[in-house]
Amino acid sequence: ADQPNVVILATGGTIAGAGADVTNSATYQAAKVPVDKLIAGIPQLNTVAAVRGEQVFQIASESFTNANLVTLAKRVAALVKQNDVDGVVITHGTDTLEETAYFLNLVVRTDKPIVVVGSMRPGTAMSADGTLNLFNAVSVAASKDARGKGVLVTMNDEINSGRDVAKMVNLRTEAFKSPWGPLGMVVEGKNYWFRLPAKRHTSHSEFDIDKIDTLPSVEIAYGSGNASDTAYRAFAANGAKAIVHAGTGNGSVSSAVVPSLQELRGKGIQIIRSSHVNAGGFVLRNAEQPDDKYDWVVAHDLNPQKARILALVALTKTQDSKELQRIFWEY
Ligand SMILES: NC(=O)C[C@H](N)C(=O)O
Repeated sequence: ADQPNVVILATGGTIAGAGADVTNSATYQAAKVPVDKLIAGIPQLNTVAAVRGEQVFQIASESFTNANLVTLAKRVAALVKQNDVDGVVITHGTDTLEETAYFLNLVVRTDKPIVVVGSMRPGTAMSADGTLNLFNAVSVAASKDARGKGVLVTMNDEINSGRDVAKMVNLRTEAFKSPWGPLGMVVEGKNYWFRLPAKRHTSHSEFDIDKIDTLPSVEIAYGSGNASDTAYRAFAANGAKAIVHAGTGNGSVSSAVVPSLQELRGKGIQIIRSSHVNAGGFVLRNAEQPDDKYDWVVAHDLNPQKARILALVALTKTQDSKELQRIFWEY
């Protein structure tokens, strides 16, 4: 009776996937198995928490929308306000798991553990990783020492910050890495911590999902050699409020693209310089481009997809580029 209560919110993904054969580790359908079946498959969850499940969505995470983010975050925020909920676990596809984890980290005001988890192999495969990942997630969500550390991600025995972690490798179970390293590990139901997040999150955030109902359109355009301005202009024409430049190197921008970005900024669209090189560096302001002069924002160490998430949230509060930049330094 004095067991912690953990609610598992299921959204789909490979952790709820099913393949035709046990040898299908990579060929399968995501988002097939309902949450009650996932829970019933791991009776040992009862040793760490009293668990119950809710099926919020049943989708592959590459199809997650802004509306899905808002719906999920509102449900998490409502649950953590309940006295009979000690922690929340979200099962999620791995493709956009890092985006949802960061979104929740920004907008859910709580100290209670929120843990996002997925798997690389479907439950039907040999050496499926979802069972242990989910057991670890519930065990972390049930523990008092996981409080106040922001949204967490448990994959491959590691505990990562939902802000930092990204899917950096596909096909392998060792898929998720933080450029700045994991916060700790979870082994046999016990947490071992090694560092703490340095950025604002959850209960220390100025954002609150209870006050957010819709999110603006923020798009990402990719930098490479021979780059053109077509995508940037098309996004702007279709109502993007901010464009994240997934730049080369230190967020550098091709001379064929720079004039268009200046023009779009003049029309009120925020230009956010990120990089598709993001394994432990960060985009330096006024280095590759004169951001002060152009009134652009740099994404700090956030990869383009995480920069999109922070821009979505920040733009619900401010349209000022200086404020936006402050937010990118702080979160
Ligand atoms: N491993 C996975 O979960 C991949 C899947 N495409 C998803 O994100 O839903």
